[in-house]
Amino acid sequence: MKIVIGSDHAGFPLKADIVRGLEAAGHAVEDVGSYDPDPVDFPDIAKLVCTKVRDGAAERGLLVCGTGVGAAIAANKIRGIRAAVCHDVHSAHQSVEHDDVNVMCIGAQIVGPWLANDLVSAFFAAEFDRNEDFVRRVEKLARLEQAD
Ligand SMILES: O=C(CO)[C@H](O)[C@H](O)[C@H](O)COP(=O)(O)O
Repeated sequence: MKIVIGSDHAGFPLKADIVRGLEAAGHAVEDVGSYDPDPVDFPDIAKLVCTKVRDGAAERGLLVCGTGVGAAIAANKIRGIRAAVCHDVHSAHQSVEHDDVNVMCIGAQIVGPWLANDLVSAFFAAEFDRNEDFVRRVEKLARLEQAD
């Protein structure tokens, strides 16, 4: 799968482990930064990752910040993005199967590299289940973007 990944300074050390695991599994990974541990604001990185997913340059995205929370807030403000913080393996695959999540966010201050790689494997192996209930709910999510 074509994957885009980004992190802020807090997620930077874990990102290297994740990229190694994804590439070893045969994925094509584009890293949009950050490229060093200097402080960077997570909304800027979230925008880079999510616009690539939204525009079809990548199939799914992965964001790593300290907790995953700020990255998910930022990502969900971008049209077409359904982002979720996933720190357990069940949520990592069910978020795709039921909710068609296209950007997973994880917190480098919350999970270690072994769990992170399990989360990532579960997320990228999962496929959306086109069950009519799930399709209808995802369509309603898209309509929420038009509201207000
Ligand atoms: O977790 C985060 C946002 O939800 C960020 O990655 C930061 O870790 C957090 O905002 C703390 O910022 P700091 O500049 O690393 O102290």
